[in-house]
Amino acid sequence: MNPELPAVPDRQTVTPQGQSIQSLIDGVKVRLAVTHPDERGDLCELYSTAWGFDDEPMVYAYFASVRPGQTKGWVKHLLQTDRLFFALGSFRVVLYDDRPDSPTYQKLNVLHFSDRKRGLVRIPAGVFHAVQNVGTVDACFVNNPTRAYNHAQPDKYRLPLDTPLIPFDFAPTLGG
Ligand SMILES: Cc1cn([C@H]2C[C@H](O)[C@@H](COP(=O)(O)OP(=O)(O)O[C@H]3O[C@@H](C)C(=O)[C@@H](O)[C@H]3O)O2)c(=O)[nH]c1=O
Repeated sequence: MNPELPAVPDRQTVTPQGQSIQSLIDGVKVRLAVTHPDERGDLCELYSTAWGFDDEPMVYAYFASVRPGQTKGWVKHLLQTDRLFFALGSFRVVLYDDRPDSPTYQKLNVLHFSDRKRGLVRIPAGVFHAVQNVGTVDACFVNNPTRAYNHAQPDKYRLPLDTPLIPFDFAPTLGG
């Protein structure tokens, strides 16, 4: 008799309440958004200091988009914390902790957002991040970083997406 194929069992990914069980990099926070639809359209709050999401002020904000098939990153900052709100389109957001003194040093997080699952992500300085458009239309986010952009000397440090220094492959997963 032929043996069964070596299929791999699924592991738990969410609680019965639908919460992700992925443990996050130290200092990374995720707040899923509430979208208010009515017959005229949607409304969704991006950020409020009243949420107690973090204790840093709103000082600057910008809008960015990622075209289908494109990925922005790997990027890290040394001074600012990013607070990215994923608003439109489908994103895969990958984080990598590059802080040797962090309890989660070299930990990777993979997060997903879409029009049906908007959310705010806090990304501390020293954490590499990349945002990939995994959809078919422009994907848009708003960043509300804790420091204004220094046009003359940007607080931004990059690695190529295919760097072997970060254990992640952006190639599309084939099914599974
Ligand atoms: C971030 C930023 C860029 N710029 C300019 C600089 C440049 O000419 C153009 C594009 O900038 P960048 O190449 O830095 O933008 P981009 O690569 O789209 O960067 C974005 O990538 C994702 C992953 C992030 O994490 C965000 O912080 C943001 O940096 O916009 C501003 O004028 N103000 C800003 O606040």
